[in-house]
Amino acid sequence: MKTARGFFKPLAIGAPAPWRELPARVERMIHFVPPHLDKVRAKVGEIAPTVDVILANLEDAIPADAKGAALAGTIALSREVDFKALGVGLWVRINCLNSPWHLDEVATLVEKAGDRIDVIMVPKVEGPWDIFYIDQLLASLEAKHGVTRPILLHAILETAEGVMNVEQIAGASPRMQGISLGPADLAASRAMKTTRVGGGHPGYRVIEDPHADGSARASVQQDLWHYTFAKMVDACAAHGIKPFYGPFGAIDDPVACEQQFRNAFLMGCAGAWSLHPSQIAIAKQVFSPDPAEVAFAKRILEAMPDGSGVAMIDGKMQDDATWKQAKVMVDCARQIAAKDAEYAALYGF
Ligand SMILES: CC(C)(COP(=O)(O)OP(=O)(O)OC[C@H]1O[C@@H](n2cnc3c(N)ncnc32)[C@H](O)[C@@H]1OP(=O)(O)O)[C@@H](O)C(=O)NCCC(=O)NCCSC(=O)C[C@](C)(O)C(=O)O
Ligand SMILES: [Mg+2]
Repeated sequence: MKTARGFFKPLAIGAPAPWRELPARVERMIHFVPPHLDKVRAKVGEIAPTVDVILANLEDAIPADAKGAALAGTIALSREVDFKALGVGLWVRINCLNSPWHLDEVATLVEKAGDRIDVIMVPKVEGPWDIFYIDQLLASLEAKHGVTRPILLHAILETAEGVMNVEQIAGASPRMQGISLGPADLAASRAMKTTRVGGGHPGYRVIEDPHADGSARASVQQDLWHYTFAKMVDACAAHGIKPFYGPFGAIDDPVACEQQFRNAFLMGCAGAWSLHPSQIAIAKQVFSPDPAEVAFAKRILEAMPDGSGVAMIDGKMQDDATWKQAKVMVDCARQIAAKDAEYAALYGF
């Protein structure tokens, strides 16, 4: 691995200096848009003010014969909407690094939209070597085209090997902004027997012992993704980048979508993907801390101004550790309030 000083060295002469701290951005939902569909792309101007990030998707869900149109649509989109003025992130998901498309995509995106694209999402990342490659490629292209700040990288965690290497992926470059759990490819990669895109499965349960009277035995559905979330969140938190939940494919089940997003939120994730307009509000509500929780967290901070000691609040013990938990909650709420007037009012900032 690189030396401490070498980690932040620009990888190409003339490339912008790498980020030392990630830009502080609210990213509760990453809204996926198929940029080759003019009809959908034409709506982005009205959708953008309602989301934190718009992602132009070039990979899965874009037909092989529409990859060129999706790339052209992405460049057009980057010019049609002033995402910076709206305070909305513009991300692009490129095709995977062994695909015939990614090289032209990265070269075109940096040349034609380098200063307008905030994050490039890389699918099927298997290990740090994938990040080293794209990091070097981007630095050379940014130097060539005079891009003024580094484009960040976001990895999708969607293969068994990627999960095995997630800690090294998270720490592979100062460009790393975050990692998303990709449940569909990951299920296929692990040979899990489910065709669902995220969420639980009625067959994944634990069951009571047999009853002497032969009565029915209670069983409870378990979370298929808990281990993966925990591994991803630890890797991201340790390296100061952000963990996300990816897609929830049951568009027709907003209740299960909310539950999957809430599991991710409670486990430490910063946001999730919205595949459909109906999922935007779900992600916004779930990944904005509950105003009652924020109010309680404020009471903890007030009870221990210097963050040390012990206090009882409504019968619950508070100490240095819960002060830190409360600070996480209040800092997140403050960041959201700065961007979202509705939540600024709800949080009382
Ligand atoms: C699912 C689909 C086909 C249903 O699209 P639809 O048109 O059939 O749905 P609808 O309910 O009829 O649409 C209602 C209205 O919303 C519009 N609309 C619909 N979707 C969007 C959107 N995203 N953004 C903006 N507008 C949208 C749509 O055009 C329509 O407009 P209209 O009323 O004027 O006719 C559509 O929502 C879509 O294409 N969503 C994106 C799917 C996608 O990007 N999938 C890939 C990410 S998941 C993945 O890759 C896995 C992963 C990580 O790799 C791994 O786990 O392995
Ligand atoms: Mg995938």
